[in-house]
Amino acid sequence: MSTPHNEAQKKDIAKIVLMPGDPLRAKLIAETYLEDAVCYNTVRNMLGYTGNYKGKRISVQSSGMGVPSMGIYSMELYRDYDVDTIIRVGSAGAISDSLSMGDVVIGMGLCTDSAYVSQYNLPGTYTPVADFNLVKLATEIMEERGVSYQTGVVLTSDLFYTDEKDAVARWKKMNVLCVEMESLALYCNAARLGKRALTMLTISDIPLKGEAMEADERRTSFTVMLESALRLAEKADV
Ligand SMILES: O=P(O)(O)O[C@H]1O[C@H](CO)[C@@H](O)[C@H]1O
Ligand SMILES: O=c1cc[nH]c(=O)[nH]1
Repeated sequence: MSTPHNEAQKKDIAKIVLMPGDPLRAKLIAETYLEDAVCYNTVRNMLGYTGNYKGKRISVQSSGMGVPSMGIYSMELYRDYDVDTIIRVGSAGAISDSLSMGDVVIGMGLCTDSAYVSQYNLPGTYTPVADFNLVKLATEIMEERGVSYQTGVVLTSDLFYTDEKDAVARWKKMNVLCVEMESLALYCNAARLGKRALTMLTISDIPLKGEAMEADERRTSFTVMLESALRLAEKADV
């Protein structure tokens, strides 16, 4: 079997998957951390790899940018490849003043300006949340490693560039921590299919102050999140 977007066979993909937006981040994770890594997907350059991390079989699949792209790749992983758990490892723009560059955020719950949830035709609003056991394990790992992190509500936005200059500031009054562009589709697909998901993010920008991380600093800071996510994948009951 394969899909229009993924040429892997079912056996090629592990039950637990780390999911960065950037295909080159997937390549970097596979080449830096996985033993015997094999690239199973090159369709659209949306690279995917499977290998071993400390003896645990783990896949790394890029999602691309935005809700529609994450909607496709996570749906196919859960539904067609029998994946149980996806951990998104992404970058985000800080909204809360309490966050600094390089801080790690665990997305406990999500808010959004995306229409993705409307497909379910619900008689009210829906609250996408992370799997509780993954949140618990992730926070234990952060404490163990002495890493600075926050858990809370993350905004998944369809808009990286927008005419509405004060949009981010309006989410701030609800204590939203930061903004990224994919987790909503991931959490909704997990909920709809009875699967597990968690988002870990590294703050790479502070849009309200017009600040963006330098490339070198970005790489170093992502290491903390990536190594924590790999430890989480290693310890997760999958
Ligand atoms: O670094 P990734 O995982 O791509 O995440 C963030 O970066 C992209 C925008 O630059 C969006 O995909 C956003 O969610
Ligand atoms: O969606 C995103 C990701 C990183 N930084 C931002 O400002 N927004």
